Amino acid sequence: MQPDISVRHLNKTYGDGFQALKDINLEIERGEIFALLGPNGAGKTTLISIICGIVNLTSGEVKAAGYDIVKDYRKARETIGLVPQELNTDSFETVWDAVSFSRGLFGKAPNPDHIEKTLKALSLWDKRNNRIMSLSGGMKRRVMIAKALSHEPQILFLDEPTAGVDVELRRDMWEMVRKLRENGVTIILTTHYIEEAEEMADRIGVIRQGEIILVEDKAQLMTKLGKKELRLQLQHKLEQVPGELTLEPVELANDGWELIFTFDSQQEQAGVARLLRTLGDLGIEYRDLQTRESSLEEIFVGLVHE
Ligand SMILES: Nc1ncnc2c1ncn2[C@@H]1O[C@H](COP(=O)(O)OP(=O)(O)OP(=O)(O)O)[C@@H](O)[C@H]1O
Repeated sequence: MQPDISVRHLNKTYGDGFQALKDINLEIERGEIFALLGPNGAGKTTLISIICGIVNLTSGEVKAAGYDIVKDYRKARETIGLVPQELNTDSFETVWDAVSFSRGLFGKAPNPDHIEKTLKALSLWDKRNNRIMSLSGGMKRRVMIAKALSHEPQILFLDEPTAGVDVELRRDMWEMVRKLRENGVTIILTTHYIEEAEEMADRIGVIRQGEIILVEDKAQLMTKLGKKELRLQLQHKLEQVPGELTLEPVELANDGWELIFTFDSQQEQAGVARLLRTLGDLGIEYRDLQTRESSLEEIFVGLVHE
């Protein structure tokens, strides 16, 4: 099956000569949740805006649901729903009218059943006759999503979907995104909340200074780049790491009362067994031990600051 999004050798240089994207290559499959991560100014919004036809590309080729976004602009655009970062909804219109109007913009025939279903899924049904300007920030964000879904897009872009929303709404939105995916919608999100990517994404792409530096299955990324840590609380304080352990990735902490062993998640557990055996041989006893895995956040910070 062809990918839902295909980006080949994409470059973008803005009018002032700034090169925001450098030879981007990316394929996103139907029905996946893809999280695009990167520090401020990395080029996330530029990339999304190009795929959505809001910003012109300089060179390269982009297809959405098989349609070239330049040669077949209208068809490509019809397959995409975009929830932008900014809430531009200060509107006298009612929720119902705004969402129905958005559908009309894509030349689709009215479909009150679809609008009703969308508003209900986003808990906006009770507010359908309210003016948008009278809604809370979180509700306005839901309206933005309803508008983006009004024309039944195959692909949904969420640019910082949960910026500034409370924990409850964030959870609701995650739930909703999962349901959309179950219905076969392809979802691309950018986020500064790494926790969000960790929770939701099937695959993760990291962009830094206009270049994609990594695209990886989330679970594999966590194993490949993640570190595990074993902490042992000792019965007796150590003055220094015993000579037998100096070649191991071991350090003392907590004034000699704690031994920390760090190892790659993908390494088999042999290192831990060896360490514990050596401790036994040396008569070093411990009261307690814990293991911990690095979070996606730690991996991400390591990647973008390399
Ligand atoms: N219209 C423009 N003209 C010139 N440079 C621009 C323009 N729009 C964006 N840029 C520059 O391109 C780079 C990428 O910006 P972009 O908004 O795509 O980043 P981002 O990854 O979305 O950042 P953020 O996380 O802050 O939203 C930045 O250095 C930005 O200053």
